[in-house]
Amino acid sequence: MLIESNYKEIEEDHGRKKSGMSFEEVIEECKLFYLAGQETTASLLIWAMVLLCMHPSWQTLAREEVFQVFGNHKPEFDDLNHLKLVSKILHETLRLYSSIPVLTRATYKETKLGEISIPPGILVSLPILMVHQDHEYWGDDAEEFNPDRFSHGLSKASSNNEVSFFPFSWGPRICIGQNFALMEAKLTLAMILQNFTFELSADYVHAPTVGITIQPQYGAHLILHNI
Ligand code: HEM
Repeated sequence: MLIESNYKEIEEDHGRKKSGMSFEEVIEECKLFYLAGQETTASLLIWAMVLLCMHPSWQTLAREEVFQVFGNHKPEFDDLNHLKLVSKILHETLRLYSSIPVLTRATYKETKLGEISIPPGILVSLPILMVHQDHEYWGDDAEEFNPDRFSHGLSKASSNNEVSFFPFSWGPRICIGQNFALMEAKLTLAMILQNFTFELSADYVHAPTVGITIQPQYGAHLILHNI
């Protein structure tokens, strides 16, 4: 698709050398898509499963919804938006275990941020995970797993409008794959819920560790039982 659209752009510009991407740029874009899309979605899925093990009543409710929507059939793309509860679980997982916990930006010119003036060349950290658990925005139960806080949509989940929830970043550089990622995660989680019940193994140690993504430091030891 990428190569096709690149060719089209070059053709439409009468083959001018400067339009479209070079072969090397296409390769770099493919690498970026792989890196940006794989670890992040895997992290979302693993924490969603760990949380559903820790909160088995939510696991049961999510499975009931999956069977209500798909029965024993393979989940179809068109019906994924009927999975309201599974969506809430994924959003709550992204709030508590935001795949990318911190973003960094560098100022290239003097920049005003509210009352603060920042000179060029300064690194600014956007602590996604901290904002996602700030009591001021999320209430006293900010650290607790409660998918119902997303019942009235993303913008109403917190007390200070939607910018307190930004697992996919915000603005012009917002994640280009966010809809794809949520669809992929919904489909995968639905298929897992349809086929297995799962629980934490006795040797699971809860130790989320922060690298580029949040990972379970000693692995996620889960026991799956066929349904
Ligand atoms: C749960 C899954 C995902 C999360 C939490 C996530 C999060 C993010 C975040 C926070 C950024 C902004 C990075 C920055 O501004 O420095 C980003 C950028 C990006 N993401 Fe995702 N992402 C996910 C899945 C995906 C998938 C599945 C793809 C591709 C299929 C993808 C492709 C990209 C690309 C290409 C960028 C760079 C966009 C740009 O710089 O303009 N992401 N993602």
